[in-house]
Amino acid sequence: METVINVQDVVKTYGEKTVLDHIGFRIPAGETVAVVGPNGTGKTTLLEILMTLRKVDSGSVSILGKNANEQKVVDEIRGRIGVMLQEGGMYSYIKLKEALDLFASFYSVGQDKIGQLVEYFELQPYLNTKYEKLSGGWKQRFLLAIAFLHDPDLVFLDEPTTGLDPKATQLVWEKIRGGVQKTKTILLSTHSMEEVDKFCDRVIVLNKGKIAANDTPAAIKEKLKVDFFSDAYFRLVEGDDRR
Ligand SMILES: Nc1ncnc2c1ncn2[C@@H]1O[C@H](COP(=O)(O)OP(=O)(O)OP(=O)(O)O)[C@@H](O)[C@H]1O
Repeated sequence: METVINVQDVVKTYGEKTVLDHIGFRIPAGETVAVVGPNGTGKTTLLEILMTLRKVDSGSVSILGKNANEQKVVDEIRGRIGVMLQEGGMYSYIKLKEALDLFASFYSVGQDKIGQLVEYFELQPYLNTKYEKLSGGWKQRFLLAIAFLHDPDLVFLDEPTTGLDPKATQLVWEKIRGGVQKTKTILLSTHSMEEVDKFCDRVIVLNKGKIAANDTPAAIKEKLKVDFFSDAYFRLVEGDDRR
């Protein structure tokens, strides 16, 4: 199967602090992959490296078959990835329809594609609503729609369900895993081990700069002989000082 992300021997430091310490992994096309780990362990740093927003100190990063260390291919990679903005990253006063048109213009996306997304994400009743007036669940659903707007091959979601109630969480996951997204590769960070277990094909557990595990949640549970992924997680990050 095609490898969408290939990370080899990557090191990333901030001053004296080594955040990623010789890490490597591959992600095949079509998987939904969670990156988990204690606060401050480098999940966002790793995602930002893979989005081509940060450079590594050493090692190689290949995204969609392109070497992300080469500045000349960065724009090409960025055109094929989607990023879900954080809640505060959207203009408060913009109406949903205006925002969809604005982001569509950046990528030369037509009205037909906007129409498909509006239907899939069920945004129709809110098209004339200002972003700030939406509930947390609808904000997330809308930001998810924007991430998928230009039909990217690879989509990054940084904590897509943080702060949502169980029903809103379920709805966001239905949209992530359902219909139009089936063929895409999705990389997300989360603190919800329940969601990893329920919805993700693969999980990468980061701890103290290293990859503590990289497998399906079921395989990790089986190996550690536990019933719940949260128990596996605590075993894998045990000894962490919870900064
Ligand atoms: N630009 C920066 N300059 C210096 N240190 C940084 C910078 N960005 C992040 N760090 C540090 O690197 C470490 C990893 O941060 P990062 O945000 O990647 O962790 P995280 O796993 O995403 O955390 P959280 O779960 O809290 O979101 C932290 O100790 C953080 O303080």
